[in-house]
Amino acid sequence: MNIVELDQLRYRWQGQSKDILHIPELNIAQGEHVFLRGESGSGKTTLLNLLAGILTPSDGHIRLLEHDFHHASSMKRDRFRADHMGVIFQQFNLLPYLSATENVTLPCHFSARRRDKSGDTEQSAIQLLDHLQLDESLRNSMVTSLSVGQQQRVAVARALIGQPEIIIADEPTSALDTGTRDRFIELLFSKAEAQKSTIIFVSHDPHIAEHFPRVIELSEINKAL
Ligand SMILES: Nc1ncnc2c1ncn2[C@@H]1O[C@H](COP(=O)(O)OP(=O)(O)OP(=O)(O)O)[C@@H](O)[C@H]1O
Repeated sequence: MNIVELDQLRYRWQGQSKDILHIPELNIAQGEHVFLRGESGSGKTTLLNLLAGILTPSDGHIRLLEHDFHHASSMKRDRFRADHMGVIFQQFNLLPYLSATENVTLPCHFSARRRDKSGDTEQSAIQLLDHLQLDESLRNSMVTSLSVGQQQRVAVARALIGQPEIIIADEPTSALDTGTRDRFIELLFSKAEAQKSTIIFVSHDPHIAEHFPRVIELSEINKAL
């Protein structure tokens, strides 16, 4: 099954005279690990935001899990994202006044589906943080007291909880040293494989691309430029 299908997708920022994206076709199958590469300013984050339903296409279709979002309301898109997507942004977007574990369980408060799939949400959060090698003593720490690498593990555990079908990651490794970065990718892959999640990963780092079975060059699929 295709998890993502784009058909004649176009996106133009308001006030601009031309499209930043025109992707005639793109299919991503369930369980694929895809690395999206492209020059700075080429539209990678814009594409991720379209996939996440944060932006809506100027034209064309986005189908996710065989749902068409052509006329979907922002509420429906938000609901879909909460139920089916784990998103890791560059700045992690963790809530500073919550502990590591509380940040991880957050998606389960917004999605009954993910709550049901995770079972005991706190146990599930602890298990994920353990697998991502966050020291036990840090589970109840406020995320502001964690290092960038530790915050990143929290962000990844939060994206994975409740087994969402799609994981979207935008430059999540930019603040990491090489060893931590490679371990991070291994952990992300092994967890995503265990729960059959599809990964769509954006980075500038060419070393990370080597870990991915499928690399998409945005300039090759984007006919807008
Ligand atoms: N909110 C916005 N309003 C108008 N134009 C925008 C907005 N956000 C991004 N753009 C423009 O869209 C283009 C693509 O930006 P985008 O952030 O998607 O690129 P990117 O490939 O992710 O870049 P980078 O690798 O530097 O993060 C850029 O020319 C940018 O100026």
